[in-house]
Amino acid sequence: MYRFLSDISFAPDEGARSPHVTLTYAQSLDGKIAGRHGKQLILSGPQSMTATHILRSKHDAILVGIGTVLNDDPRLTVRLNPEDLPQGSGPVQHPQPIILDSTLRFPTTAKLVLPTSLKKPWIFTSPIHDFQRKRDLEALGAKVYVLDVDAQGHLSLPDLLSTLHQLSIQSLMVEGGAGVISSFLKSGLVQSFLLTIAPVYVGVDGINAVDNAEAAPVFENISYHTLGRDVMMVARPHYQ
Ligand SMILES: NC(=O)C1=CN([C@@H]2O[C@H](COP(=O)(O)OP(=O)(O)OC[C@H]3O[C@@H](n4cnc5c(N)ncnc54)[C@H](OP(=O)(O)O)[C@@H]3O)[C@@H](O)[C@H]2O)C=CC1
Ligand SMILES: Nc1nc(O)c(N)c(N[C@@H]2O[C@H](COP(=O)(O)O)[C@@H](O)[C@H]2O)n1
Repeated sequence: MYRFLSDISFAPDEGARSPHVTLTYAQSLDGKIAGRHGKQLILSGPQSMTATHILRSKHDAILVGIGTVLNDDPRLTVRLNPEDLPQGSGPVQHPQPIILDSTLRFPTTAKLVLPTSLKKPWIFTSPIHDFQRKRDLEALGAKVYVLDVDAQGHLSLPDLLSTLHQLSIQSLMVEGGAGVISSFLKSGLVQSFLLTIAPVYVGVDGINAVDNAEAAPVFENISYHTLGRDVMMVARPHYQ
């Protein structure tokens, strides 16, 4: 069922000075990724959730925005049954968690910085951040990196990718949430797009995956894969 994931290369282009970027998330039929006020929803069924964890295992790093950390308190680890591990993949590799957080709102109580967390996060922030929070997070094992901000006041994604390249990250899986999905979709920096579509309606109060689609790409090399009750769309974004 998951063989199509092995056919995708998540390696960077030859000579590239940034990692391969994969954007992947789960949405409802009405394009929502969460419920009212951002309520976390398990949209993916068991099979597509397994596909998501296989994808996590195939990437060096996994990225979410601070909104997702504050809302979901995610672990961002790989959790797979042994029979679902890709053949010949060896022991599970957990991706390096990466967070975009321009002022350091990251809570010192988050699961990602618990003593038991498998890989402590790398948190990317702006020059204007909470310096005491930086010291507190570093004491818990997190690494904090400073990036410039772009014209919208967001952390610069090209600078992020070039820093990740210097840190030997070759593949980056971007999971969300809405703000981060929108930024990456418009950035022209995504090479692989894998969208889980769950057969449910969330309703108008839910959180849209994308704020506006004006600068969104068109898609090429599209395929659809049935995973239990869900469909996973796999495509390559093309920016005109
Ligand atoms: N269904 C799914 O697959 C998924 C659903 N979700 C859901 O998404 C929701 C969270 O979405 P949202 O609140 O938008 O939060 P995000 O996780 O997208 O974080 C957005 C925040 O990240 C910071 N940020 C820094 N740099 C950038 C940048 N370049 N582009 C975008 N953001 C940047 C900003 O905060 P600051 O200015 O403070 O830096 C921004 O407000 C939750 O409800 C969660 O459950 C999340 C992941 C997957
Ligand atoms: N693939 C997918 N399907 C859903 O239905 C989801 N709600 C998500 N959410 C993402 O997974 C994170 C939680 O990860 P952990 O289980 O804690 O490792 C959550 O924060 C979203 O990024 N994904």
